[in-house]
Amino acid sequence: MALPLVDMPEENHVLLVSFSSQGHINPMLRLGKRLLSKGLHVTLALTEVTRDRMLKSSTESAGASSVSGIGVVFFSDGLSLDYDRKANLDFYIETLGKYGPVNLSALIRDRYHGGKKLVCLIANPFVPWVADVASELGIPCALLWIQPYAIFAIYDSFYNKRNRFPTVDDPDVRVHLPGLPLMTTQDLPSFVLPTNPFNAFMKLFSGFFQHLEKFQWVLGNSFHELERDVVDSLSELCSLRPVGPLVPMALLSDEQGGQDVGVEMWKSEDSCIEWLDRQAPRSVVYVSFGSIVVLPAKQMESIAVALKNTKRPFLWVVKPPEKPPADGAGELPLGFTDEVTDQGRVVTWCPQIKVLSHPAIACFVTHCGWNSMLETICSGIPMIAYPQWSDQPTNAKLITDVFKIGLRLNKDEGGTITSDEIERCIEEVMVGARAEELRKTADELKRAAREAAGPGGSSDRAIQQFVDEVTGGDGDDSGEYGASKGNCHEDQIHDEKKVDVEEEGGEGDRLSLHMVMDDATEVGPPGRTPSID
Ligand SMILES: O=c1ccn([C@@H]2O[C@H](COP(=O)(O)OP(=O)(O)O)[C@@H](O)[C@H]2O)c(=O)[nH]1
Ligand SMILES: O=C(O[C@@H]1O[C@H](CO)[C@@H](O)[C@H](O)[C@H]1O)c1ccc(O)c(O)c1
Repeated sequence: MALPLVDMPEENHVLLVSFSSQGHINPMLRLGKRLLSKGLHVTLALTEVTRDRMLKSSTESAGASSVSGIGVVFFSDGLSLDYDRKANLDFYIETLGKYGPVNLSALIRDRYHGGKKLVCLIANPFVPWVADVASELGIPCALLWIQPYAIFAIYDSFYNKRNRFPTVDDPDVRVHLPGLPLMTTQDLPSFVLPTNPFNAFMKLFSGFFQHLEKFQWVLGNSFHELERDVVDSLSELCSLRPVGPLVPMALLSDEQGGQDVGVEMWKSEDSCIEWLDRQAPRSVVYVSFGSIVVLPAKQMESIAVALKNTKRPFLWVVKPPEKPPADGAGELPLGFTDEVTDQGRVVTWCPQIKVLSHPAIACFVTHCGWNSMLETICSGIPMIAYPQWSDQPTNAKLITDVFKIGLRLNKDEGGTITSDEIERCIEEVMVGARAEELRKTADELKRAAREAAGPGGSSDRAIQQFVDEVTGGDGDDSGEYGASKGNCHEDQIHDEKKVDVEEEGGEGDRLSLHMVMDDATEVGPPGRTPSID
């Protein structure tokens, strides 16, 4: 099936460029939607391998070339479509960094009159070279940071050697950064630890954090009220614009019916909602480790035992690994589902937004992926943190010590999270004074998130300010979150004309691409080969 071409670009057009994974594309699309509502034209550029997967997934709408006014265009990452990217992660990232800029640049020259029709490029962190393309074409460039600003602060410090971090010789160094609690090794992102096996990310981030000046703005999927101290502490570094939470509109108001704008990569088992409908209010323990993590068999066993012992209803997402490993990782203990048919549900993928906003949900045992965390914050649900890699350990620290909306599972002396510990935390989050306190704080944060994203809220104003700056509008450019350090020159701003605004939540908002990202990274027990899409 051939994809129709996107209409010729209009004036005041921004081009979003995203790495092709769900957790990166979705916040980008949601930012796109908000920019559309402020009058910009928006297009999303993805690599061709993504289009290939979309077409292979062959859903009716897989050939869609736009969603809610956001056009989708594709460029080559330099590798053949059938190349096994996940088996050769370093080479893939290197090749994407080499050919992506050339091909993206050609696409822009071709479609946007040499770039003159674009007022800004917006990249996310796995494609930082977009800033070089922008600079070559004389277009301002913004970054959409898709994790908490706390992680941004830690990476900035680590890659610019502003603080001491754990090393092989000194693995227990503790890190104290402005606006953040004291962090031990278990609280730091795995990419800054000496045990990190992912060289590609090290290289990518070190180049990026040493040349932050290439980005005129750092938009963030966070909100000022959520990360006030760290955002303020970074204000001298660059022009921060917290514009989040970039979650589906359904989570930002009580009104039903608003459709999501996002990609769906796996088919969800929607029958779990009918099952939730039959459960008592605030009774169900929701458990999910997101799209990438694959837990070792021993951890699967501990969770299974704990859930059974609590005797509470539960919904557990167990996403099957793409290539089932020989060691039983990611698999449920034999006979488990039969034993718990009256107590809980196990699904391979669920409609998480609907689940989190369901009145039956009491708490969420989570891997602490940032998208899941923001969705949970917007739902006012307390969390039990079970972090695995990347930003997740720090996100867990934020849950317990900064946001104060949940507990973290502690390892025993042997480094294991036991079923007793899981059971203990579930009880503590469900009943008693602590549970009350966590629920109250979670509810306050939910309200703060909605206010920030709502009309006139801090994130709404930040988006408006950004739009005014890229279009040369009359907004206040003093920089609400500290000095505006943007090096965007007047002569780089091309157009000022505004366009019609599209309503939120209209028909066809969901980019139902079912992009079966069969080569998403899977993180499992130490030693497993990482992979990437
Ligand atoms: O059964 C599931 C589990 C997860 N998600 C969605 O998958 C995303 C996971 O992103 P996150 O950043 O939390 O973790 P990742 O999967 O990238 O590690 C979130 O938007 C969830 O709503 C979902 O729709 N159904
Ligand atoms: O999407 C990937 O990672 C997830 O991204 C989230 C947002 O940045 C983050 O909060 C979560 O913890 C991550 O699991 C991803 C990472 C690496 C990779 O090779 C991918 O294909 C996707």
